[in-house]
Amino acid sequence: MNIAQALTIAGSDNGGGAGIQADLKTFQELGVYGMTVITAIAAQNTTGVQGVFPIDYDGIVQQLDSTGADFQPRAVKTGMLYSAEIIRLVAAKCQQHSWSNLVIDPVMVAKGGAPLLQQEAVQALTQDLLPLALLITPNIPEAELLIGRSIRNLSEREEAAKQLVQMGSTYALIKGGHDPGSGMVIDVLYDGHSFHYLENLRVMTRHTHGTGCTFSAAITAELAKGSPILAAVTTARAFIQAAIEDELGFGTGHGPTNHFAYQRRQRGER
Ligand SMILES: Nc1ncnc2c1ncn2[C@@H]1O[C@H](COP(=O)(O)OP(=O)(O)OP(=O)(O)O)[C@@H](O)[C@H]1O
Ligand SMILES: Cc1ncc(CO)c(N)n1
Repeated sequence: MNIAQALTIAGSDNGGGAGIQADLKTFQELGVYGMTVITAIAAQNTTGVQGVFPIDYDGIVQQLDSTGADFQPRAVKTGMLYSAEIIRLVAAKCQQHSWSNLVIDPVMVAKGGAPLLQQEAVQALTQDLLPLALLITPNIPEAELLIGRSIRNLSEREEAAKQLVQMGSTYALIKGGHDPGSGMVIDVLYDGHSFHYLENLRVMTRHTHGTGCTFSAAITAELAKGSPILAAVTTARAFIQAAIEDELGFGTGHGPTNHFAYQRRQRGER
């Protein structure tokens, strides 16, 4: 059996909707063998983040090296990296272990506003990690911090995606989840030459915890299976749309998305 391997370098969400838990569930649903390097443990639920506990630096070094010494991930994603020190370490280890197909989800702030990345780490993200990326997938506020200016409309989103490619990522995708209003939600992908628009109906729901993690994990899984970028992003967009639409309804706040939904639809189940 030829099963592709993928690695996620991210934080833990005990609630299971975001972070490494979301990544592993998504990898599994898309038929990819998932591995993890855990950078921090966040205590959280649908009402917010109650605590963040970074893993010892040496513990992260050893997880990266144990993985790199014996496994061959065909795609790697990063989520919550927390500090500049961890970002620089991850950049060095991606190079040392020759990991390609790197997808960066530049996780900065949780839905309720809790910081998941220290402020001074943004510079390390742009200088050390971004140039190694195949793809970076910021939401609008993350893209604003990365490029250092505000994004008010679609053309400014296009400009931001272009700038992120100039800053070193091969492709950039700016997600539209944070765009205010109803109607369509538009994600913009820039491939270095042209723009691709992923347009979907905005689901009116509060259950959007971990949408960014799940979406970037689905892209990573498809890349690990050998899909080209546009095909990977298109499948991942269908995966997250299904996961948001078929809501689980857990918790009193921002609940997790439904990682089962995409495959259930593929099998004709509802
Ligand atoms: N209400 C919604 N309806 C449909 N699609 C959505 C909705 N909210 C987000 N999405 C999609 O989910 C994906 C993640 O986008 P979003 O902008 O929410 O990421 P994020 O803020 O990084 O998520 P998080 O920080 O919660 O993990 C994108 O493809 C976006 O278009
Ligand atoms: C561990 C973790 N990573 C990412 C996010 C962003 O959704 C979160 N809430 N928790």
